[in-house]
Amino acid sequence: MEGVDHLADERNKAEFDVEEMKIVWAGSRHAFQVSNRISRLVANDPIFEKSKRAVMSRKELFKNTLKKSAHAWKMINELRLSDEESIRFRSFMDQPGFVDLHWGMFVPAIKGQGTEEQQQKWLPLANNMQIIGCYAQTELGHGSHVQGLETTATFDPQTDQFIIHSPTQTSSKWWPGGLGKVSTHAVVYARLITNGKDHGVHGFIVQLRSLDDHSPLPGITVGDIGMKFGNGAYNSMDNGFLKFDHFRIPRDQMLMRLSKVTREGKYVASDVPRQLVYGTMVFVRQSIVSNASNALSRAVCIATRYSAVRRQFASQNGGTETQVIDYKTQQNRLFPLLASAYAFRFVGEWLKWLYTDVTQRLEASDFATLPEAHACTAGLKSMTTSATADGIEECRKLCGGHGYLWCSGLPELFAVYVPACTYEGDNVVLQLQVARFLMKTVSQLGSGKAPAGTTEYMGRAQHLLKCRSSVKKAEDWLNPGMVLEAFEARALRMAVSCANNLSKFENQEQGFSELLADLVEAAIAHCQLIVVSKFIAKIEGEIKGKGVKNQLKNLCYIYALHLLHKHLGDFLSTDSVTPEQASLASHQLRSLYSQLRPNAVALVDAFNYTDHYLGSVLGRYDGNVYPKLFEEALKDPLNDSVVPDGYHEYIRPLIKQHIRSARL
Ligand SMILES: CCCCCCCCCCCCCCCCCCCCC/C=C/C(=O)SCCNC(=O)CCNC(=O)[C@H](O)C(C)(C)COP(=O)(O)OP(=O)(O)OC[C@H]1O[C@@H](n2cnc3c(N)ncnc32)[C@H](O)[C@@H]1OP(=O)(O)O
Ligand SMILES: Cc1cc2nc3c(=O)[nH]c(=O)nc-3n(C[C@H](O)[C@H](O)[C@H](O)COP(=O)(O)OP(=O)(O)OC[C@H]3O[C@@H](n4cnc5c(N)ncnc54)[C@H](O)[C@@H]3O)c2cc1C
Repeated sequence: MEGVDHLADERNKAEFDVEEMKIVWAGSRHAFQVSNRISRLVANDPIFEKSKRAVMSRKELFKNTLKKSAHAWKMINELRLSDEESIRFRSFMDQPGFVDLHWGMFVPAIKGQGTEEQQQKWLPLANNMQIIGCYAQTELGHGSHVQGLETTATFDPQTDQFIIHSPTQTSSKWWPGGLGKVSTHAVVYARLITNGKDHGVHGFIVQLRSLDDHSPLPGITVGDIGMKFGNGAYNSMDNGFLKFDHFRIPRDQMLMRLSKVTREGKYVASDVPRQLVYGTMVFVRQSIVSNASNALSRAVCIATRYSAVRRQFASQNGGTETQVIDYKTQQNRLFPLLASAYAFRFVGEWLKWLYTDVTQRLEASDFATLPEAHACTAGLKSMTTSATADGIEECRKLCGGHGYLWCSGLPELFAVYVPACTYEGDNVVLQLQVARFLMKTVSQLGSGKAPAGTTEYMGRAQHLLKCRSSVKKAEDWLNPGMVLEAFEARALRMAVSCANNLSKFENQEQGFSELLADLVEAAIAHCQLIVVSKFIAKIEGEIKGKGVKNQLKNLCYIYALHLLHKHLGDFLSTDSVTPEQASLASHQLRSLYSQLRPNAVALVDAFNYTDHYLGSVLGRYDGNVYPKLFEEALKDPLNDSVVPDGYHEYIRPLIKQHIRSARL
């Protein structure tokens, strides 16, 4: 029935102020107002309609993305939207496209690695979209191993130019988004060679296509790398290939903030760490963590609302059938994901602060916190994207058969999201960066240099290596100090165990290779500790609104205790908890699920998502699922005719043959 709220009973059960929770979720009242207004602006504009993406051909989908981007840009300018509003606009458009790479990587690369002069020249062009850029780093042969890139940029002192060249097939750029069909320019990463000497990988601004007719410039071969996973999904993006044949650019198009090449061809390195050439990736990894909470919360919102609508089997005392959300197994799978969505939101907020802090320090030539910022962005990007990709798939299963329908919104969400485990650094490769950082920190314990920031707990090694958890009853697991101590002891003991095992090898690098799997586990334990500790910090701060803090506390302990349950092997083998304490944690977790249950639908309402953004029949705000599933089915092109195309060629002859043989 139209207009009826099928989830009204659920909403009436809520024990907290949903409007205040919306503000906590958004980050501030202002952020909530911006999101609320912009999401409705996008939802009400027919250009941003997205329900036909799965049945569009690749070319149609790509052109549709261009149309949406052009319309968005027109609106952004006409309405004079701020940067914050424009970013929300792009997010609610919900269609990956070249603009992500232009604004998300090309512009930041110039800002981070260009000199003042270069910024003055290129940023106005990019900011007005008079040029469109992408980030061309990965090659056919190398993505993770950036120092292994093969494209060369050789300085020619006679002409004061760099010659950009792809010497082998594997040196072709391969994957950059926006490169295949749209970008006029790229920041290209290539090995800098002056006077026959290789100075390693540097960034260069390279024009690829004519600004008059969009044709590739002579010496440039460029195109799209082909269809990717899923229908619709990330296929709206023109990930591309690019080959250079001795292509020349002026010397001043090398990004020279970190190091320079003089007119004479002399290479001058500045005193800033060369790793700042990777700065754009650090920026994007940080934004990917916030985005993980968006993607996971969408999936959880769909699965929670549908689990409240869906009924299976009569309850034990007869009467109406049971809502599937009331099954403890459903709660055990769904509620930790709901808690994770909130956890990733808060750790994303914290990481944004950390990133801003390190950026300000770098501007003042203080490089001390760079290794920690790198480890945190790499590790949290890895941990949150892996958990989110797995979580979206779990939400699909939580919706049973209907979750497999494209109109549930979950298959496309998964297909768009899952490459986040690979892009901006493969998740295993990134955890190994965290592991290196942890091994370094452990090796310096006792040297007088106290670990700081997220490794501060390692400075309490004497205590954490020996302590026994003092949990005695289930409610003790709601004590933040006891929860933190268990996570700190587990993370430290895993890191120290890896360090001890490493020390048994004569060759450290060989030892590191042998122990890779354990090192990744230790890195994940450290990252989980960060997320738990930032969630606890959040609930210990000021939070307004009736019952809001209470709900956040429940979510925080569900997040921590489900991790404890999931990684029980780690906690037991490191003696961080006893089997009895683990069983008390499970008991407490069940109690928390029961407390969360009446608030579940309201907790996902607090995300404040429009039906347009959710794009899911199962997750509709009004819960009116069944009639809408029929409506969606009838829209499928296969249902345009009653008798399908192909009947006369392929079905009728079969049936007739059968009838003939049956007559024989
Ligand atoms: C028109 C309408 C709309 C308009 C609207 C406008 C608004 C729109 C707004 C849109 C905004 C969008 C927001 C952004 C979203 C972006 C979308 C994202 C889409 C995805 C695109 C994907 C892009 C990519 O994938 S780019 C390529 C990424 N590649 C990688 O990540 C490669 C991974 N590999 C590496 O990073 C390194 O090589 C690594 C880390 C493996 C290092 O290997 P190594 O061999 O150890 O490295 P080495 O170079 O020798 O380093 C030694 C030393 O340095 C340390 N190190 C490494 N990296 C860093 C670093 N980044 N920072 C600091 N330190 C670093 C390393 O740890 C070593 O240290 P020591 O051990 O101490 O020596
Ligand atoms: C959708 C999408 C968009 C992208 N957009 C861009 C873009 O805009 N610009 C750009 O430059 N690039 C882009 N990329 C490329 C992306 O950054 C790389 O694919 C990514 O960094 C992984 O590198 P790789 O493909 O070389 O993986 P590989 O390193 O080849 O990984 C293969 C396997 O090897 C393992 N492995 C690799 N090294 C190690 C190691 N040292 N120890 C243990 N295991 C290891 C990995 O864990 C993985 O299981 C994009 C990729 C995708 C999928």
